[in-house]
Amino acid sequence: MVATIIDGKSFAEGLRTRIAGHVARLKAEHGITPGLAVVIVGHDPGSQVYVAQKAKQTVEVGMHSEKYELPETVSEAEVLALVKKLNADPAIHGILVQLPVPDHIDPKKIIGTIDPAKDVDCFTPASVGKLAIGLPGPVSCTPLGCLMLLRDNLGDLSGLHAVVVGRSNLVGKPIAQLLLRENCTVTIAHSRSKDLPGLVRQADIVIAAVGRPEMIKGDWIKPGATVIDVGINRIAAPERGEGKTRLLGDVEFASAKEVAGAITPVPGGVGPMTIACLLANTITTASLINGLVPPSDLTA
Ligand SMILES: NC(=O)C1=CN([C@@H]2O[C@H](COP(=O)(O)OP(=O)(O)OC[C@H]3O[C@@H](n4cnc5c(N)ncnc54)[C@H](OP(=O)(O)O)[C@@H]3O)[C@@H](O)[C@H]2O)C=CC1
Ligand SMILES: Nc1nc(=O)c2c([nH]1)NC[C@@H]1CN(c3ccc(C(=O)N[C@@H](CCC(=O)O)C(=O)O)cc3)C=[N+]21
Repeated sequence: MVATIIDGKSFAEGLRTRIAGHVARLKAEHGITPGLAVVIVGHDPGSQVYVAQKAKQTVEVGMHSEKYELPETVSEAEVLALVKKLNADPAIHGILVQLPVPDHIDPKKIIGTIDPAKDVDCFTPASVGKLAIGLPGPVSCTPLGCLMLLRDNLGDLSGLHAVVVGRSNLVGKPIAQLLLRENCTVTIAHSRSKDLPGLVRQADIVIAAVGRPEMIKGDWIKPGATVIDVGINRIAAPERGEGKTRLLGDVEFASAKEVAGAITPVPGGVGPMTIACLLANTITTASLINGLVPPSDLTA
């Protein structure tokens, strides 16, 4: 069996077209222009690329976009002061502080200061709690993107066995919550799990969110399973020229695609969905802040 390749890039384009329609409607019917502020501290080159993409796509869908680039040396107090200013700004409905932040800044303090009503990353304890008990609010961007791709590929997920490899607050835990809500049987595996290949072999749905290049091999995959590769690992690629790099997922794509029913590539899979879902969450928070019901096609 050769797997269907799940085209996250093209799905994300379609999602952004729908988002642009919702932005136009919010403007025309309610006089609301959804606004997203992205804060980046320091000069991590990877982060620079994502933040530039986020700002560009925010403008393309008709939203108001603000970008704050703070120097590596900025104090924690200055970052907190900026977050508080954005919390109070009525033109801003979403605040994202790009992680990681430099070592002298405590990410928990930053996250704890973001107004949960504007928490488009779904990082604050209030948002995580709402996600867990099914109240309306933003849903973590990468997990939401994975779920949209899964629904598009499989339809109803009820009763399927999902094995999530990774238990981070950013990806593993929230995707497990979402899949449970979809009536999957969910196994969460991590670095202490015994017999990881044996666990993954039971999965109808594999979510790989480990951060280890090509760790999950084709012979771990149950024939016909759907594989969502969240991993983004930048690897040196001297064959492309000096100093060049390429991206690898957490799944060994070449072997897995021979066994899986469907699989996301890296790049072009989950990554573009993450950014589109950030925009979707900004529509959700802008709607909720203004007492409107968020569009059902943009959330989980
Ligand atoms: N596509 C996208 O939009 C995004 C991609 N990413 C990518 O996803 C990947 C995961 O990110 P993130 O969740 O933040 O990473 P973390 O490093 O926070 O978490 C990794 C998880 O993998 C587990 N793990 C590590 N090694 C093993 C192993 N050998 N066997 C089993 N489990 C293991 C860890 O277990 P333990 O808890 O026991 O330590 C941990 O739970 C990264 O490649 C990251 O770049 C992240 C965010 C967005
Ligand atoms: N507060 C916060 N929220 C985040 O959501 C967040 C963050 N911090 N820090 C870093 C991670 C990582 N992340 C990605 C977003 C898009 C791609 C993406 O678009 N990837 C492209 C490739 C891009 C390239 O070529 O580098 C793809 O997979 O096709 C990847 C990774 C969001 N993160």
